[in-house]
Amino acid sequence: MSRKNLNIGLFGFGVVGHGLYEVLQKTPALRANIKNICVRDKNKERTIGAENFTFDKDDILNDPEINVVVELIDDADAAFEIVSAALKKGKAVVSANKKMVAEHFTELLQLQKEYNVPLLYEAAACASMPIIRNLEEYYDNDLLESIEGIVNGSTNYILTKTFAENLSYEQALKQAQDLGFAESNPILDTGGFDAKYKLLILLAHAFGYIARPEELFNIGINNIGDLELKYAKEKGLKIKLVAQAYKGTDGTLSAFVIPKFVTPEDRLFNVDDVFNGMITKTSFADTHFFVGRGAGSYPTASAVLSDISALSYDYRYEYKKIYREENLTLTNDVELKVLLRHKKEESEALKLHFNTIEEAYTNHDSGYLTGNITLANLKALEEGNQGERSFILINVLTEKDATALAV
Ligand SMILES: NC(=O)c1ccc[n+]([C@@H]2O[C@H](COP(=O)([O-])OP(=O)(O)OC[C@H]3O[C@@H](n4cnc5c(N)ncnc54)[C@H](O)[C@@H]3O)[C@@H](O)[C@H]2O)c1
Ligand SMILES: N[C@@H](CCO)C(=O)O
Repeated sequence: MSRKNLNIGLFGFGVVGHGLYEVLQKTPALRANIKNICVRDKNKERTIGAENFTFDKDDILNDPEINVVVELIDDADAAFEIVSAALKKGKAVVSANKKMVAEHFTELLQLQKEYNVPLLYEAAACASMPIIRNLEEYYDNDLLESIEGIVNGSTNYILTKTFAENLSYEQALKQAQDLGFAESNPILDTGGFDAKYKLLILLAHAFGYIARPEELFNIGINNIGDLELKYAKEKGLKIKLVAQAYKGTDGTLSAFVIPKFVTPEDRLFNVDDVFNGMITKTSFADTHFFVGRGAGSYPTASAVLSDISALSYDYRYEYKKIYREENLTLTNDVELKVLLRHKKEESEALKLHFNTIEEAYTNHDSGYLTGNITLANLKALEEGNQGERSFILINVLTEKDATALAV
């Protein structure tokens, strides 16, 4: 199969954009040339000459020789403007912007169809770990039952450093920022929003379900306190921010991002630092485990490079599962076993929201409960939480567990 020559217009020359520039210099076999780079900051010193740059997006969008736009900026609204304009002009697009893709999934799908051009975004979920194309292509026939994984590198880095190396939360976050892992607005990482955007993208490619961001529940790591960390250490557990989705046999889908206690037997236990890990469970193959660097300049650039290379062979997502129209519905009716840390005086009132209580502990000012609660009740309790409560998932009660309890 012959490969297309690609003339690239690049937007953004930050951590990933600069990484891509260097990675492309080292892969001459790929016939892809960066023709122009659009940047925002006029005063920034850059490692390559000013003749490579423009400050006007139209210099790229209106250049008929540029057939691929690579969008690597940190502003999701501006990114959507650029990406939609490029698609409308018939240019193929590669993006790493999960917020932009998640917020505009349906519109982007429509634009690809209407203008018959591809948009690829492997780097938008789990950076270097090739998960989207695997979900899209490999699991086309063997039916996926669940996906569960660590999809945010910064929070995994922070949890690893605070837990194992006793760094403060602020120190660990600063390191994640200095290493180029964190989003420009770090609450997107620490609040679990970035993980939620990635989960939304994964749901579309794994199950063909297009969610809106506000439909998916997310708790981040920013409210985790000493009590939960002590609980984990005493029991030989680790805390990981985990995104997960389960398909029920009744056509329902539950999907959420919540910090989780992970046991040493769990394959996610040793996925530390900036690494991401994902366990897929299918009807026939049982489980697979993916692991790879979840953020950083070269690892992310490698996923962008892979998309560019795929474009040279005219690859595009076919969104087969979306067009299969399975009519799944999102449910909050799933039961979760959790630990809830709370203020001492809240203990009795909070118990009423649980289906079962296993442990209840209080000290002079705080305490925790462990037990089973529905996702719907957990969501209600999380609304308006100013940090006085923190939920850590112990496990999800699957349909199998529910059947076992009923007999
Ligand atoms: N850093 C990572 O590890 C990583 C991994 C996966 C995905 N991503 C995604 O990749 C994208 C870029 O991330 P980054 O870490 O390189 O960010 P960054 O902040 O290092 O770089 C982004 C650059 O875009 C520029 N920019 C902003 N608006 C612009 C505009 N309208 N036109 C031109 N330039 C503009 C900024 O000035 C900045 O230099 C983001 O969407 C991010 O979520 C990052
Ligand atoms: N901020 C993101 C970058 C990779 O998507 C993370 O830490 O995972």
